[in-house]
Amino acid sequence: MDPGLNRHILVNESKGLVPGYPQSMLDILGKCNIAAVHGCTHKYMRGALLALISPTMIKDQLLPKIDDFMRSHISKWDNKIIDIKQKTKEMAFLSSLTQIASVESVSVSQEFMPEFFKLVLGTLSLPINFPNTNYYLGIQARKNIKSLLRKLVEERIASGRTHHDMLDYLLYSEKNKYKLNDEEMIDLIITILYSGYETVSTTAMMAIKYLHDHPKALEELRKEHTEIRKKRRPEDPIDYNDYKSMCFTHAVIYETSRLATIVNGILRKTTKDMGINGCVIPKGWRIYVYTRENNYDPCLYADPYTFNPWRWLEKGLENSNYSFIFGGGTRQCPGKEFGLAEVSLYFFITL
Ligand code: HEM
Repeated sequence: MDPGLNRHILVNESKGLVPGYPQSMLDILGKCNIAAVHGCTHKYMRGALLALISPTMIKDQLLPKIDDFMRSHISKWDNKIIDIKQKTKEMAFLSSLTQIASVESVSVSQEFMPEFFKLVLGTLSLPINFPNTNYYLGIQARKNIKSLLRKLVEERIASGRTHHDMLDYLLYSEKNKYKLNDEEMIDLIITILYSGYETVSTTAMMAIKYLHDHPKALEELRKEHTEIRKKRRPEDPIDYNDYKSMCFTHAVIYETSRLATIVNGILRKTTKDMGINGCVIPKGWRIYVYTRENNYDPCLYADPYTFNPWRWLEKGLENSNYSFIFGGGTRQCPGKEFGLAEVSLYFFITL
């Protein structure tokens, strides 16, 4: 729980502290998924992912598409009583799927979504491969998702048409220096869908609760959005400078991630006997970096149990070495900017 020790563990992968996620997760997410690979392979797969969701891509390509998706998706919630948990889950999944395969996302989503939900459940199950266990269903779901993705890729290639989405970028772009084989590409797509699913949906859901409970914060957020709306017609897509000016919106997302502890902790595994703070951690042991505790540390966050987005407007907190909301070290979340953009636009359209 100690922030200094936690940081030490997160920044020392090269000294033998590698990801230690459960077997079920590795089996279901695939052997090329980022959490399963180390060293140069990790660097390469991370580079390939960042090439798709880097801040430059967000600025040049993704932002208008996320905006467009949120508008059309959230308009379906109008005048209805909705289950916010279920709806934010669908939103997070479909938002990523639309960025991956823009045109096909509508036709494949009905088949894809139930399989994806089974895959997610399977990753957090005991690895017992017996019919009807969550693990078994998760493995089956992975197989089904793989064939759906293969079919999608084949049809995309056969159609000869170009679309400005992640799939085209992976398949054809000359600008993309990362060339992936079929298996790597499928595992990367699954990684994008998986990593941005619980994180983005829970943040989007919990923020609604906190904003409901804190009208001053909601008012401030709306004020920020009204200023942006004044400069444009309702149908105009948001531009990058406006998006970057949403400081309070970003602060609400950070504060929600902290207070709701969207990610409880981070798992590492020792590859050799290691001395840490005077103790020997034997080779192969798991270390649970319990970042939840750090989120409520009064030395880092004054009055830690209060929802106070304004604290994030102070310089430096976001980049503090001891803020682990998006992890730390070489595995710090590569989807941070993408996730922030999705949740910010969800607020902009919904609130
Ligand atoms: C918005 C809320 C999000 C939060 C709070 C969050 C949090 C985190 C944390 C704590 C880690 C560190 C895990 C570790 O060190 O083992 C991580 C890693 C990761 N995140 Fe996120 N994440 C978010 C959104 C996203 C999104 C939208 C994506 C989409 C691609 C994503 C992709 C990843 C990937 C691929 C890794 C593994 C990186 C690696 O091993 O190099 N995340 N995230």
